[in-house]
Amino acid sequence: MSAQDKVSQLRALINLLSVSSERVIREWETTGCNSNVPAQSDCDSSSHEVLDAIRTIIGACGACQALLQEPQARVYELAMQSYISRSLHIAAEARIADLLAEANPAEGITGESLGQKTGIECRKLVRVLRCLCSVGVFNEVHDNCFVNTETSRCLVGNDPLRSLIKLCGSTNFDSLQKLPSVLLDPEASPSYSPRDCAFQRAFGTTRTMWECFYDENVEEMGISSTCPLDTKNFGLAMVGLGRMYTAPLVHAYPWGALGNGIIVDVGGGVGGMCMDLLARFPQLRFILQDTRPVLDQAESIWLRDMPEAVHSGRVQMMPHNFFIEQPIKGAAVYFMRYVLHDWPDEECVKILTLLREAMGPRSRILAADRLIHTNVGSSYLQSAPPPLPPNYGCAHVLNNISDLSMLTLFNGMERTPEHISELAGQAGLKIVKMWESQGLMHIVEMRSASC
Ligand SMILES: C[S@@+](CC[C@H](N)C(=O)[O-])C[C@H]1O[C@@H](n2cnc3c(N)ncnc32)[C@H](O)[C@@H]1O
Repeated sequence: MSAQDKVSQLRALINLLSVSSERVIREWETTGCNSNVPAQSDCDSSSHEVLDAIRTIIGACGACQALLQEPQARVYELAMQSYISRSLHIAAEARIADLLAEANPAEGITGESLGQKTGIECRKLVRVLRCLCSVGVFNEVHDNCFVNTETSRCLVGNDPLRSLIKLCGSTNFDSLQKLPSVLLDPEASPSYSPRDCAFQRAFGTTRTMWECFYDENVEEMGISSTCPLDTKNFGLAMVGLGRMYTAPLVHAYPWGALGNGIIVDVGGGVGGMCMDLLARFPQLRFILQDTRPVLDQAESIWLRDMPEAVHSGRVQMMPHNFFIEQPIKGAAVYFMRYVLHDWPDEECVKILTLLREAMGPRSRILAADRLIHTNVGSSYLQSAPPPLPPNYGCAHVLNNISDLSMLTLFNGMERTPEHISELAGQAGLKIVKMWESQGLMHIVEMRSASC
């Protein structure tokens, strides 16, 4: 890039930063809101503008860094990012955020005290915490004295999020170690079998991650298994993952217009999404489908948190394998969140075809997943203002990371809108609309192509 091009690029980015920051500042001054996460009630068009300004700022900061940082140093820093995720994993295991919650914000807690409480040698722990301070997770207020920041405070008392970080640092990380050897192996590389990915190499199994997961539940009933997964942590981690994006999804679609229609939550896990929808739209009815062990867990959660929904029949649990005929015909909605991304194309077409066969003329499928927005852009998705690439640059990176996580664990993938549209066509469906949410997930609405 010529010096003149660099100058114009930097000026354009700074201008974007300035304009977008003013939009956020105006919002903060008006609402006094000090959080960047939309509350359930403020997901209106004004907060959409604010969230758009926020992703513009994040993208522009990333673009400034790429423009300004010496390229070799940048590449090296990127190659060493795993030290940051390992540090976060250590902090989550040691419950550092919970310990710092008790600190006087002006004084903090000393490394010695944290070392005593966690059993980690204090000077080593301080080095881990300083690494996290450099990315804004914690703050060192005096020499060797640490406090929480806005970022780490979200971990305080939040076991589902802690479990998610532990899952990223265990099953995901161990599997990821094997990804280079799988991709560079001429025999394994072309495979799209969910039994033939980095996960199996890491754990020496031929079973899919889901089969390992269920077998572990079976083990709890006294049957032996060699499952490498910490099932309890996994269940809680899924709750944490679900919570992060539920509010934007609840606001992304006109659920209220479904009246008292039936929503079948296919592969619905413990039903976190149904629970949030029911709290806001009490007239809706839900059938939660998943495997028996997951539904057992779901039932105890629902009986604890929303017993009346179970007793009144507003929510019913139905064990169902989504690779066989769908028993509920003609439901208003067949909903799937974080399901299609777990599977390669062939399996997705099978899941979608079985749903299409169960649909009535007014039924629709709503699939909520992260969508891959490339640097080239998509006619289905809003583009970022120039000079950012259409996908908002680094503001989109978590979706690409999630895509590689699906590749590692299942030979699954996050997909572009165009890719989903292609799969829908193969299953006899058509895309009606992509409902863009204010988070990183969106809802794809599909109907039978023959309607
Ligand atoms: C990533 S989780 C998503 C759970 C839930 N939809 C949510 O958003 O919280 C995928 C779910 O698919 C379920 N699942 C996997 N294979 C299945 C199958 N063959 N039939 C039904 N459910 C399955 C898993 O048990 C798990 O609960």
